[in-house]
Amino acid sequence: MAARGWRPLAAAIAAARPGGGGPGAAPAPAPAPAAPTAAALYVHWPYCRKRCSYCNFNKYVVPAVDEVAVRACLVREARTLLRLSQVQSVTSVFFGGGTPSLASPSTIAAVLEAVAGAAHLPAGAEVTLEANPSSTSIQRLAGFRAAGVNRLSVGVQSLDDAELQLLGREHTAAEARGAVEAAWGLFPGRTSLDLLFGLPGQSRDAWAQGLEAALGLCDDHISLYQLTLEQGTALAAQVWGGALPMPPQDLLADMYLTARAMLVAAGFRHYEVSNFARKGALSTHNLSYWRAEQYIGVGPGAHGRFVPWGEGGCSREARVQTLEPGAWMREVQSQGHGTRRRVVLSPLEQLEEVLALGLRTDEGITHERWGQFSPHLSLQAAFGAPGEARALQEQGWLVLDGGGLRCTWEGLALLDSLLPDLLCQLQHRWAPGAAPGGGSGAPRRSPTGDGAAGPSGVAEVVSGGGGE
Ligand SMILES: C[S@@+](CC[C@H](N)C(=O)[O-])C[C@H]1O[C@@H](n2cnc3c(N)ncnc32)[C@H](O)[C@@H]1O
Ligand SMILES: C[S@@+](CC[C@H](N)C(=O)[O-])C[C@H]1O[C@@H](n2cnc3c(N)ncnc32)[C@H](O)[C@@H]1O
Ligand code: SF4
Repeated sequence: MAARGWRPLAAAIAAARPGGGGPGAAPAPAPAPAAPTAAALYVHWPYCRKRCSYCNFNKYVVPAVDEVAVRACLVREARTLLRLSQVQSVTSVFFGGGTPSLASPSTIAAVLEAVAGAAHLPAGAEVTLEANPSSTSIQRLAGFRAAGVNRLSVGVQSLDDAELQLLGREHTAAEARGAVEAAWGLFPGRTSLDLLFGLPGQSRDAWAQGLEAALGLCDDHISLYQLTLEQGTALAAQVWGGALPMPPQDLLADMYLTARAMLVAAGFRHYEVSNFARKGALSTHNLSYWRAEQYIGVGPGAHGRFVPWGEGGCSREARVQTLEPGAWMREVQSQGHGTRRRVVLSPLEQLEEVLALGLRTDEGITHERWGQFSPHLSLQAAFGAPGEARALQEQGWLVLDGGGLRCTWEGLALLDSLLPDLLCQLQHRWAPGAAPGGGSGAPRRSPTGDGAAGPSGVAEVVSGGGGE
């Protein structure tokens, strides 16, 4: 199953769209926009000390970071985007990267103060910071806690030194253990571990032993990501050049199913394809993505989804900030924000996101949430009549009932191969008679694969604009 890191949309959306065209095909009017209220807020710290062999996230290794200037730009952009969105309450904040644990606690504090000054930031709101084991001294972590961070996501990746070396990580297994223990002491019940599986040459037993070791350390949240080979990375070059073997698909599926069985036996809830939580320690920030709530993206390359009420907008937009930190800073300094791309999402595109993201969770999509995005076509009308979705229900992979639409336990492991059919059916119900084809073809029933993708082919309306 797709167990990759964060991505705005599943590839299946683009793959399954007949003729590539949602925009213009939808006959129904856009749903009436709701009043501006709440949003999650993501902050991207784009710098790392070293480039890991597998990573193609938006990160930069530079000799020196002008932290005073970056801080000022993050603060300014957060204020601008909060004003443009007219968001009154920020439900969670997530500092991701890159390596945000390399930022000073004073930078984190300054951003949080700016957010709290521009909107209501409730006292108990989840504030996560991603930390690499090589920048997690107790002193630093205590500084982050004093700044307002109350959840730590530690990038452990592996507890095997040879694997860590292959991944090009800066830390050893012993350092990762030390980092988790330090995190545990300061963020009890709110420390999460990221682990990678499906590494070149990794056996099922080696993976299971690594996970067992991680469980001994783990607090109440764990994320498992299947390693994706990314174009332009050193690891992909080695594998594609024949120097390293990747595990076959059936072994990857076995690793995933083994891991979830171990975690569930240890008392974890499998609440999202890649995420497991105990004692209710679900990540509210990440849940807001999967529930298709509003979120604001601050910092180089950050993504957002919100209605820009403050600029007179009344439709949900997908936004991406300028990737390169130097260019982003110049834009923030001159116009208050570095938004590079703004796309108004059509009603169908919004529903595709609701479907593809919502089905990643064990709660699925409630009738109420669907209705907020689709007042005219109910879940029942879209997926209850004979068709692909009904067939998936009969096969035991999908449930549509009084609660809404969700995957069964078996279906969650197969989501990537179910989605193309569901998206295709949604498109046909939305616009009966729209051009057929372009869908998934024969469904793949593989419990591995990758749902990662960039934003789908949505219509670009304008770049930049909306400054201070
Ligand atoms: C892969 S997820 C890991 C989450 C972690 N397992 C947890 O439970 O908190 C986090 C990464 O996704 C990316 N990310 C998350 N939200 C983003 C957004 N709004 N815009 C851009 N990147 C984002 C960032 O690279 C971030 O480091
Ligand atoms: C972009 S990193 C940022 C956090 C931090 N710098 C770190 O490395 O731990 C967020 C998570 O994305 C996941 N990730 C990055 N590249 C990946 C890849 N090629 N395949 C699968 N997961 C990946 C890793 O598990 C990592 O913990
Ligand atoms: S530390 Fe994290 S963001 Fe930086 S290169 Fe490694 S995986 Fe990518």
